[in-house]
Amino acid sequence: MTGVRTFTWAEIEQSALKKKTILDVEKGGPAYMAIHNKVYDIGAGTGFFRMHPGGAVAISQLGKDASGAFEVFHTENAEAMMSDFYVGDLDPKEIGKPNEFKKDIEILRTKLTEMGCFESSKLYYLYKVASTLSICLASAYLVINYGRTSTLAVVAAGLLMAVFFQQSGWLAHDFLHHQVFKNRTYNDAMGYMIGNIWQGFSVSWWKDKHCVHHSVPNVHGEDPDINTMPFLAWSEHALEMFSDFKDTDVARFMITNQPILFFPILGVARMAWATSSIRFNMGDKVINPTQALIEKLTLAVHWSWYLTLTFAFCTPLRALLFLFLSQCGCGLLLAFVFTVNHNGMPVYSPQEAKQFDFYELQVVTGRDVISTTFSDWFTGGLNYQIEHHMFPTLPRHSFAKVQPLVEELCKKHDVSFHKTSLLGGAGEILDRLSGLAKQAAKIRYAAKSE
Ligand code: HEM
Repeated sequence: MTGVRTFTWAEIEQSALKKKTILDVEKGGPAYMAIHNKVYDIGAGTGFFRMHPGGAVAISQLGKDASGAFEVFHTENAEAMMSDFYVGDLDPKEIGKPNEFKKDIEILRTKLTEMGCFESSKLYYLYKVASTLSICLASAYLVINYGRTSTLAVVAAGLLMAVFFQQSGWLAHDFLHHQVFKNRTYNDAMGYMIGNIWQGFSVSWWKDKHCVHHSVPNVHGEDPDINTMPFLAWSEHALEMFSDFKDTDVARFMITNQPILFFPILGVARMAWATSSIRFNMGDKVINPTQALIEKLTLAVHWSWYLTLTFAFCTPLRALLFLFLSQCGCGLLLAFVFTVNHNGMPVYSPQEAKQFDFYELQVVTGRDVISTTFSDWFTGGLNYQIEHHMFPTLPRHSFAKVQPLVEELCKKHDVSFHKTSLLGGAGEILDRLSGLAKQAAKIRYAAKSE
């Protein structure tokens, strides 16, 4: 074909250098990625980020083959818009052999569509919304009626509120991955109600962080979910910066004691995320002005109902007890599930991650937790973490049908598929933390040893 420019991987990779934020990309010339052997420029002057509903997450795929990430997040609607950013083809000499595992996953996707697995049961989600809300109402009932008279009732109310926040998190997650409605606006609207108003976590903040995690799970320096230094180290890569810490640095204390500090750290996670949600919306990260206003209003509604309930109906000490139990309890319940999903599994540098196709990376970095009535409910279906990463828009109630098919494909292609119990997962996490803590204790402050 004449007139079509061809690109080498070196050119594509080169265009991505030093582009970590929208600002870097918009002032830094072309920024390429390849999707199905075609090359797209989302760099300066293309206006990509003004139109992209997925926001900045596409930056995680710059300089790479973004085919897998594109497949899991998009509909035909997005394909129609791709021509606006198309600039040429991948040089035929640089096109590698098709990945057989990926090909089988694409066949599986078609099969699942035919089986109706992507069709959500509205009745199931109605039940989940109603049952989750009833936990909040039970908590509010106890606070309103016994907040001034019974400490035991306040303890029960605080724990119920923690569970309500956790379960709201899973439900908002389902809507915001567009598992429930075909119309994306309905999903987003439910996301604002459950995520912002019920739970106090911002939709835009969450999408920004969570979709990047999906694109580059357990890739050191790229996946925000393992960027927990200087509080917890999940890999030898994270320890690389350890020789910079002095004996007196808090970070040295935290990492060398991380197996003991792990659960207390989880306890503060909800407060950290709620604060990040507010800070994210104070800046200029949400480009669309209507969305920015909705974010602020809905977060304000959350804090208004929650603080009114706490302080209008409880004695001051019981109010503090309620706050403590609901905030720290939720932190533990939410963050424990997040850690079981991926932590203690292999972590790769960006260079090492290149050995894997997008779908392989999702499998080898994820951990499934064996399904029981309790684990399905407690983790909000995220115990099927591997299947969720392969097909983020798959409704929660389809996972049990899909898991054996994914497991079989992994076996066929010799891709390591890991499944264990909740306790087994916790044990693996603590093993990893304590192994790294021991390594950290041996690393000496570089300046001291000179
Ligand atoms: C030329 C390339 C791209 C175009 C034209 C494009 C366009 C779109 C469009 C139109 C949507 C709305 C949903 C839909 O209609 O399917 C969307 C959503 C999304 N895109 Fe992209 N996209 C591109 C590349 C990427 C890449 C490389 C990523 C990296 C992970 C990405 C991540 C997302 C995410 C996470 C969403 C979902 C956001 C949400 O619904 O909340 N996109 N994109």
